[in-house]
Amino acid sequence: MAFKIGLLGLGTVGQGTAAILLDREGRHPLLKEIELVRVGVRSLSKSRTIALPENLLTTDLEAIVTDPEIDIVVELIGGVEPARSLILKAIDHGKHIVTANKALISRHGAEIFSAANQKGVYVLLEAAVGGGIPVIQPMKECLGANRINTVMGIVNGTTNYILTRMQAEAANFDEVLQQAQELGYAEADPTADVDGLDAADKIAILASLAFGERIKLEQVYCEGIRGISATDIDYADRLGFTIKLLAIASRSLESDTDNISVRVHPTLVPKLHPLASINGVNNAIFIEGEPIGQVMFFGPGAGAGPTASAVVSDILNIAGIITTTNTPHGLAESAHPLMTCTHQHYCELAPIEELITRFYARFITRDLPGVIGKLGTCFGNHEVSIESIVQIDTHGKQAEIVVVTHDVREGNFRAALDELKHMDIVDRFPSLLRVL
Ligand SMILES: NC(=O)c1ccc[n+]([C@@H]2O[C@H](COP(=O)([O-])OP(=O)(O)OC[C@H]3O[C@@H](n4cnc5c(N)ncnc54)[C@H](OP(=O)(O)O)[C@@H]3O)[C@@H](O)[C@H]2O)c1
Ligand SMILES: N[C@@H](CCO)C(=O)O
Ligand code: NA
Repeated sequence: MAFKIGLLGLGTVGQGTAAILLDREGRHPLLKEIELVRVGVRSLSKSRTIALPENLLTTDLEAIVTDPEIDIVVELIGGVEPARSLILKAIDHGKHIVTANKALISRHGAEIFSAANQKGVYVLLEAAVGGGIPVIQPMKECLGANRINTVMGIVNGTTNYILTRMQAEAANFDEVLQQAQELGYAEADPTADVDGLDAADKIAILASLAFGERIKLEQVYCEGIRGISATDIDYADRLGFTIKLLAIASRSLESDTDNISVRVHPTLVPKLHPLASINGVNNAIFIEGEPIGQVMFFGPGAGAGPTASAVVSDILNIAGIITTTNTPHGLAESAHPLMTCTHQHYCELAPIEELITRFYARFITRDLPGVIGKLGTCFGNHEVSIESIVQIDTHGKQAEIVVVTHDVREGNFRAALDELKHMDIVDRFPSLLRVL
């Protein structure tokens, strides 16, 4: 065997990866050159769905990342520590890295890639975004000729599953979340998925690839789906939209300096847009570039098999390059320029107030003559142009009014809302959502 793999983690994705590496028949012939030699876990006694050859399992992960025999370390334990320290140590020992860890790369990518570049090793992460969907390598290689203006997508399967069920069954968030947890789609602590943090990690990685600059995760605007109600899903549907949690990175080339915006929030997507029809746990990433125009990558964004498919393709890519460049296994002397990360600078992201977008807002007001006129005047005073305004329902002495704006500056829209908050005709505005 030519290439020796040390696997860190034998959970969902680790077991899927081991299953492919131990069952090579009918797959790419290069897999026959790849051998799984060590697997690091926390507990030796835990029952696994996969039967490994004897003596592969260990709890000594340090021994794996420093083992001189191992060429590629595959990190599938997740989280920041000890994953970060183990990866840095593996790089220091000349190992190439394959990881699915978006939380780690979005926070410590600069440190990890700098160490890898210095050492001349590869760090590949196809599984970190979109699970099994090929998107990272295609962005680096197949779309390399393009100026990319927008990358946006549905990059979190759990929230897409919840929104799809809410849409299909007119159900509320809390009941669907509970069912998603019972079915094992949503984690016991669903915060990272439901509050958009997982999607923020992923869009930070995609934005960095699209625009060739490093992204400060703390500048990524992030809003989750806890506030989405069955009422808004119903109104959105009547107005021709589907509500999706979108992760969006866009660059405006019109201003003198690049204006880059990276954000995650629930969005009203027109039903005819390709992202509107992505349902259940599936993911899709939609890219606009010049000259290609629009492309979309679609498929399973999570799960043992799909995610392992991406992990093993990264292992094959590294093995393929090392085979053809004829360098000693641990150290590529001249790194393949389409497989490395050479970003040096952090870009400043535009604050959310500067975003130009359409809005959907639902107001509960007093049911009196002239209310719609007053809303319209207040918006007009703040240069917010209204596309449609409808009174959909009345409850006793209160009216429910839904407004959809044209493209407006978010700061102006919020200033109008601040003013409306203090008017006695407006009781409250339970929902405020952006429209694609
Ligand atoms: N699950 C998915 O569908 C999916 C999709 C895309 C990306 N990812 C990413 O893939 C990575 C792995 O996810 P997963 O779902 O496979 O996680 P998981 O099922 O929780 O598995 C984690 C594995 O890591 C081991 N581990 C954790 N901490 C350890 C430590 N301190 N020392 C030794 N071993 C440790 C665990 O050992 P024990 O088994 O002994 O407890 C377990 O085998 C994460 O970065 C995740 O974000 C997952
Ligand atoms: N929790 C993630 C797993 C894949 O990264 C999701 O629901 O999409
Ligand atoms: Na992927």
